[in-house]
Amino acid sequence: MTTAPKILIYLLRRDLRSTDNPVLHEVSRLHQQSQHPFTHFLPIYVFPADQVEVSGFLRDSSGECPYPEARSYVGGFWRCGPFRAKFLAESVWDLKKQLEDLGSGLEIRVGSLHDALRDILKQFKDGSSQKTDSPAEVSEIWMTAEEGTEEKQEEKEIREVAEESGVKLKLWQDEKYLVDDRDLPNQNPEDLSDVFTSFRKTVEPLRDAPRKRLARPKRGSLPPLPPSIPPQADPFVIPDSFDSLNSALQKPLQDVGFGLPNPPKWPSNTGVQSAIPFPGGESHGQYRVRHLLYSGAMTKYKDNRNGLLGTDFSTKLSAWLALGCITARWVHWEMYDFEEGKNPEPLPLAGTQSNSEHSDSDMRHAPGFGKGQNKGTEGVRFELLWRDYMRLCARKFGSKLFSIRGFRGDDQYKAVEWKQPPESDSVPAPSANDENNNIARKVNLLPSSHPLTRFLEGRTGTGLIDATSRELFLTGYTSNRARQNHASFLAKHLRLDWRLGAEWYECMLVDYDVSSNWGNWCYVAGVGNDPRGEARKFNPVKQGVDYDPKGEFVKGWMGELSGVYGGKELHRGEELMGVLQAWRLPMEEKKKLGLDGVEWVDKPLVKIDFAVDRKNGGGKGGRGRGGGGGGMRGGRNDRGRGRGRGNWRSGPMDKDRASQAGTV
Ligand SMILES: Cc1cc2nc3c(=O)[nH]c(=O)nc-3n(C[C@H](O)[C@H](O)[C@H](O)COP(=O)(O)OP(=O)(O)OC[C@H]3O[C@@H](n4cnc5c(N)ncnc54)[C@H](O)[C@@H]3O)c2cc1C
Repeated sequence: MTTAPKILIYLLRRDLRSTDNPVLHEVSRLHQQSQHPFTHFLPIYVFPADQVEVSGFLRDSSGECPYPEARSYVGGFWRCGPFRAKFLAESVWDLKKQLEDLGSGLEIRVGSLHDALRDILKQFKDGSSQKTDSPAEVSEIWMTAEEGTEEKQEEKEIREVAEESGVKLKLWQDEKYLVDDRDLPNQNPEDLSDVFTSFRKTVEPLRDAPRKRLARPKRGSLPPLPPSIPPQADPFVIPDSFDSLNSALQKPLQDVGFGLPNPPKWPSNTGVQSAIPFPGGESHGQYRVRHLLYSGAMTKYKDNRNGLLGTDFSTKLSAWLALGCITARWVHWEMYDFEEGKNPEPLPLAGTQSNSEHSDSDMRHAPGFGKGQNKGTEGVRFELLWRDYMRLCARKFGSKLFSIRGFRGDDQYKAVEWKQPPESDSVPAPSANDENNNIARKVNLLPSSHPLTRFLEGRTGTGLIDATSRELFLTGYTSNRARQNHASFLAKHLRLDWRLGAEWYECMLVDYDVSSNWGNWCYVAGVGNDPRGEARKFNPVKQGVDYDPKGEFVKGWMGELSGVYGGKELHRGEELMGVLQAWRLPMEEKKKLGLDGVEWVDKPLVKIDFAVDRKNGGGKGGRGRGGGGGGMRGGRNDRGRGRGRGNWRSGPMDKDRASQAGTV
């Protein structure tokens, strides 16, 4: 007679890592004791059917999926598009390897979390999958708490399932942020300041704020998996290789145009590359941090972070942070050791190969090594705090995050175009009293001339916006600077329902994070925590002049414009104006490029008058506020950067009749 296994279940969500993971740290600690509270450990990752489309896991591909399609509420987009699906699969697979290395493993499931858990608990109780004489006992379930209304609902449902089965549920605090919840000056979410700067002051100095990181458990230090594990319930089947896992996730997303009549195509004539070609998973995230330090990119972060093209202008850590493959405090301590002149420990390479030549290198010759905090590392800590803040806003404002009225909860935001679609538009206007306007799938029916379609496809006629739409669609990433302009354009120039943009980002972004995405969209749409709210409006032409002065970003993603003026290097002036708004190109140039008569060239959605202010000859920026901070990214520095770049004039002809006062 063998004794019944006592099992601890760990339901993983966005904590897909072995290092600096409080749950694994504790499991390993308990397992080292002479009296083991658990004989077996069962880590489980469930692909959640409401957020990730799971029909690709059906055993019989012609069978019916028991869950509705994972589509967004307002626009009916897939909630998790192909880039994030792949990054997620890589992260889950990497975690599986990490856990195997530690003496355990990872079971993958699909469905809703509570269905998956209920099924597993039932099968353990029935003993239907046991190799031992007595049924296994699940002693406890551990899971990390998250922000977001759906995530909170998930936690409630898991608690109900645990209670039904008489199993204790322990919710762990999420520790993937810079400042630990326990160290926040205001423990009541309601007390969070609505101004980021005020919040920041309460936790500064940032370099002293994070708690110590937790070491990765030692190899073989976790309890083993249970001797028998209940299989995935019908009608799904779990693939046994990374490739088949990824294919199961990608299969339903194969209508890659997502219903867009003219989805963007990769520009074959420009050589432009993805800014984030990195694979998911803890190992790759850690290598990325080492690369940034070794190469000097972290030290130079402050000077480069507003760049638009290339892999190293900003950290590109967001996707790993979003899934909890790495923690912000781990990044902090890596930078800290670097600043203090301490060479890093070699990284554990469980199962995945290095993607960086700098992984375990001697840092001694890296720029900034051993010279204390520099502007770059300080800047990264500052940005990481923005991520903390967005998460705390999500906690404070709950479902308001997803309402068209935003955090502010007033009616100042009016989505004009969407509520008054063109005559020819077959889409029924949403009902006025339905705040959520559930018009799922209707976006796919929009005509190609609809402003939303043109925006998503990168055919508005405003170069910076169109290049951003295309980069986002083709790579799953676009820079913070581009996102700010893009979101502002949709919300404030086109007056579309900003939630459509937020949902599109959820679908497209490889680094989608509920708090950072919806919080930033609220902010840019003027219904969030921007003290200037409605009044702040990015001028995408001025921003193009400031941040893409040679038009390289726009030309890179807009293959049609790559040959403008014979493909020569552009300089500020009329030439650049023609790239930033192609309607301004001379007729002769349009004809040469084959752009004469093209809708986005001849009929742009918005015309913005913006010209060189020759009289000023190198004086101040057109509107004093230059560069346009966008607030959420350290407005003070952005403003500094903008000043003196001027020589440009925003004219009174701005066709969208925006309030000029807040145009940046
Ligand atoms: C409309 C809009 C939507 C956004 N959606 C997301 C999203 O879904 N997921 C996401 O992680 N970020 C989002 N951001 C924030 C920001 O654009 C990205 O975090 C950043 O561009 C990622 O690139 P990076 O890692 O190179 O950033 P870096 O400039 O290197 O910054 C370092 C880290 O700081 C954090 N950070 C930087 N800026 C912000 C910010 N404004 N808000 C919150 N965290 C920040 C990120 O974790 C980032 O990885 C959004 C911004 C806007 C304007």
